[in-house]
Amino acid sequence: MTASPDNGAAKGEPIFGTLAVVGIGNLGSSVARAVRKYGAVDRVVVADLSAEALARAKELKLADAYFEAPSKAVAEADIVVLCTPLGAFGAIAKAMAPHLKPGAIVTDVGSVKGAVVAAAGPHMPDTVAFVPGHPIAGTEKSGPDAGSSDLFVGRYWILTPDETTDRAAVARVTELWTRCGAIVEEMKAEYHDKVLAVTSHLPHLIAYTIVGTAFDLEGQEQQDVIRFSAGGFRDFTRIAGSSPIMWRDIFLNNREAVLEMLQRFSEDLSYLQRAIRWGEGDKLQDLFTRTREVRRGVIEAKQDKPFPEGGNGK
Ligand SMILES: NC(=O)C1=CN([C@@H]2O[C@H](COP(=O)(O)OP(=O)(O)OC[C@H]3O[C@@H](n4cnc5c(N)ncnc54)[C@H](O)[C@@H]3O)[C@@H](O)[C@H]2O)C=CC1
Ligand SMILES: O=C(O)C(=O)Cc1ccc(O)cc1
Repeated sequence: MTASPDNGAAKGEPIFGTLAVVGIGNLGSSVARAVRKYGAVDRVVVADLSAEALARAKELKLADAYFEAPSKAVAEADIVVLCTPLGAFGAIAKAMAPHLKPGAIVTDVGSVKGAVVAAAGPHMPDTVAFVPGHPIAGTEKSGPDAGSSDLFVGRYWILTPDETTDRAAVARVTELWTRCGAIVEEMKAEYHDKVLAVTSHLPHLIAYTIVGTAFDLEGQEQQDVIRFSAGGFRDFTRIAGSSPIMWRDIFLNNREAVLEMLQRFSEDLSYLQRAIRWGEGDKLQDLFTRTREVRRGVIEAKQDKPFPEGGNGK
């Protein structure tokens, strides 16, 4: 079964009164669309510092109220979802902290978790629960038009509470994202950042590098790379078309884990480089046979857990 945009919006009692989205881009608008479609909240309010994003969100009727300042939006919220690039989290948490309602929950969708806890955590008042999170779902696109109400259907949504996190708040956030179709799992922030460094961050770095290398070719060669781009290179250009700001922030905020995986990767690349240089076909074939098995495993896992077309589900 593949989820379609109008599959039965499974409703139940709303889980929260007012939900505030801070940052109404791809992920923020997906959250706004999903919680409405699945009847998970009574009301959605949004904040975004971009007048253009706010105007577009209004045209798309994504929310019930629109604000430039996060402090205004969060004042009425029972749950706040931070959906901006990671670099803004600390300043937003600081600015909104005095305006949060006692008993409110703050969560996020940021692609790195350790740095988010470090940047936002210290600003959270004692009367508020902070539950860091990350949906493993998205696309290379940005802005309010890019979102989808079914982005999270059949996809993992990782929460990284620590021993100080209010368990009742974790349970309510779990219920919220489960209602939107996600499969919620918990893990330690450090472990999340290591796993995502290899499954998401390193692949993006490789794509940015390959497309950059092609772009640096001279004249006719560069034009032909674009003209004849097929298969592998074309797939890399999709990933390398992802938001420059978002990905700058991911690499700056997951520095240690990415550098560790990059070190391993460059050793493995040197091994392949030597095998090609010395004509060691058996080494190449052995590796490619093992990686084909990995691909089969990924496809089987995908069949267990259907997800919508597009993004990293491809
Ligand atoms: N795009 C993706 O596939 C995925 C992204 N994420 C995470 O989601 C977050 C958002 O990513 P996207 O939605 O793709 O980005 P986006 O670029 O589509 O949207 C970000 C929005 O945040 C707004 N913004 C920036 N700074 C702000 C500030 N200080 N105050 C208020 N609004 C501000 C921007 O104006 C923009 O509307 C990032 O932290 C990213 O790591 C997580 C999973 C998937
Ligand atoms: O578009 C793709 O292939 C992605 O990988 C989307 C994506 C980007 C960042 C995340 O933290 C999660 C998913």
